[in-house]
Amino acid sequence: MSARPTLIFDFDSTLVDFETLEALADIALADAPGAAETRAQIAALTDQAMAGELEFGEALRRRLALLPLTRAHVAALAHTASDHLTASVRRNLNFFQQNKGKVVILSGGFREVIAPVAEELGVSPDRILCNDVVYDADDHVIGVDDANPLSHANGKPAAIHALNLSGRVVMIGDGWNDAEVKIAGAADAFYAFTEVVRRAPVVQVADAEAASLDEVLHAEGLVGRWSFPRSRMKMLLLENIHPAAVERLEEAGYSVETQKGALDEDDLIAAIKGVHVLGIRSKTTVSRRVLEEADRLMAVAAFCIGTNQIDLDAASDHGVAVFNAPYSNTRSVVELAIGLMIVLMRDVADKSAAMHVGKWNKSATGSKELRGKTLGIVGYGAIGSQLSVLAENLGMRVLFYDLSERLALGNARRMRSLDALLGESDVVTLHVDGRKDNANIFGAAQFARMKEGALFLNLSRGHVVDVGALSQAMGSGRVAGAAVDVFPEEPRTNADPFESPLQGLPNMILTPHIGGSTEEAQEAIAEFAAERLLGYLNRGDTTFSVNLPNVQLAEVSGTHRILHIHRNQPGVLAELNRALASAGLNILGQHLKTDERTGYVITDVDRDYDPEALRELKTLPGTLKFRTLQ
Ligand SMILES: NC(=O)C1=CN([C@@H]2O[C@H](COP(=O)(O)OP(=O)(O)OC[C@H]3O[C@@H](n4cnc5c(N)ncnc54)[C@H](O)[C@@H]3O)[C@@H](O)[C@H]2O)C=CC1
Ligand SMILES: O=C(O)C(=O)COP(=O)(O)O
Repeated sequence: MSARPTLIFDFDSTLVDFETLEALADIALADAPGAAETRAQIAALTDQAMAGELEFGEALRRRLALLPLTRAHVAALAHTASDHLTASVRRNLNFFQQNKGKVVILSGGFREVIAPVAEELGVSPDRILCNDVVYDADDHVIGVDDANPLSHANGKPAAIHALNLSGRVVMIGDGWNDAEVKIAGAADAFYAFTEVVRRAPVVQVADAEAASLDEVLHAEGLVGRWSFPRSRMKMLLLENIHPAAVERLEEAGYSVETQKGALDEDDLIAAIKGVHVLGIRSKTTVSRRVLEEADRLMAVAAFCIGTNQIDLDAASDHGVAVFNAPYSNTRSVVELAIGLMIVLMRDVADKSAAMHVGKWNKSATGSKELRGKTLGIVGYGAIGSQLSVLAENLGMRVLFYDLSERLALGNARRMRSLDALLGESDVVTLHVDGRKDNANIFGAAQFARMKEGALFLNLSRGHVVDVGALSQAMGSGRVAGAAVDVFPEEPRTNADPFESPLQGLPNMILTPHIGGSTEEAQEAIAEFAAERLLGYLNRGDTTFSVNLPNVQLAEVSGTHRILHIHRNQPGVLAELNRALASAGLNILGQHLKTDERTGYVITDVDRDYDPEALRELKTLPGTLKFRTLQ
């Protein structure tokens, strides 16, 4: 393998997310009169210097003259400096630890502030080239050591030349004085680092722009040429996903785009090009066609419970991992169901609507308590079973029907058939999943088997119920009231119109698919689904994936991880291991898990190999996806 380059890092706005003199101004001026003005003057001088409009030494002296700085102020900034590592630097602490001898910090900033950060990164003091603050007898800052070239124009190239480095030298920084290192011939390449601040003139003269350290490491082949830099991984989140997800994913270094509404198939096909991760909720259909057209897609996250909107088989066939948040909005649906039952029992919705048009209708006729009534729960999964517990606590008797064997909670009674449940229930509520086979499982025949005057709720999926039959059952009085939260056709955005045969019926409560729409649930979903995505992207962990074999994995540390998703067909593992052996790889650990459709092999190998040798893995018969992690 070729020799590793020496990486020279600027400090301010590169290794850390602050500019030293601005941060010192904040500390020293605090709320002093005129502080804002002085801060602005300092920031303007920093910008002028960093854009190459003002000579660096001059800018430093002018900024120091504006500030009444003391040793205590400098110490205060030094104390917190390492809490301010740039996000991509923090993500790559391992890189610094493993490449100590190949890193230099080069800065016009102050040694006392840089030293603790260098220590955190494992960079030794002799590899810090920077200014030394000079104090007077009373500990006031009076300037910087004038004999140091870094306190003058073109100080950075001079300091690097003096090191007499051999091999490739790479400069990384945000400012004009960093660009000068390459311009003056002291570095072979200059990356304009734009994670904290982007200065157009600096970017213009750079060999490349790097929005994160990952990009530099990737471009320089330092973390394996095949580990894609996170900031170039595009995530598209549709349907108004909670900002907590965006924050978490961006903090982890990924680029995230959001859109408020859902997209139809054609628009999604157009939008999905170049997207590595798609985030959706219940309204976006991810069809086989969409998955076929996706050129970069690695994962889809349903930021909800249901995954019936995603063609899971097609996702597996393309090696795309699908995740959801199976428990984060369970309680929200249950609470809404309880509330709706009470409101239906008392005809509250119609009575309230009447009052809004001036009608006072005080009457007990037909109004009932929940206590003592029989609740029939169809689908006794996470939602159905939690509803069972709360309903019993309200004094209801609970029956349930489920296709699978489920543990009956409390005194709930399992019914052998749906018909048996319908014949005994005062309230019937649907909590089945949205699988295709469940289309219209509730139609005229089922409504006919319900008790006369019973209530009906659907908070599961719209296509499960024949809404025409429900409307008729309401008309005939068989069903005395109903609450429906989900519909066969739902508008894609809040701006689109809604139409249904259920509109205008008495004691019919219609809600716009808000069962899981609480602030608590949306935030919890965002956090849960984002963590699943990060676990998959960063470690290859498929825990909670709804379509790939679940493998729980620890962080990659000191090894390279090779992830191979393939069609479950005989001989793939043998072929894979043959290819790894012929690439001369030392296998440190290996997991294989399969389901009837797909196989997932994770192989941790020694870092010392030629990545080119892995090309063959991409072409092994049955390969669906292949990637490496370092
Ligand atoms: N209205 C809303 O905003 C929300 C709606 N949902 C819907 O609720 C559904 C259920 O959620 P969970 O309880 O978390 O899912 P789950 O998967 O834990 O439970 C579903 C249960 O239904 C059973 N089932 C499926 N088909 C059946 C059938 N035909 N007859 C009897 N039992 C059947 C399954 O065996 C399973 O026990 C989700 O799949 C989703 O479609 C979920 C969250 C929010
Ligand atoms: O969690 C589910 O399955 C839901 O139905 C909630 O869907 P939503 O995220 O509100 O589009």
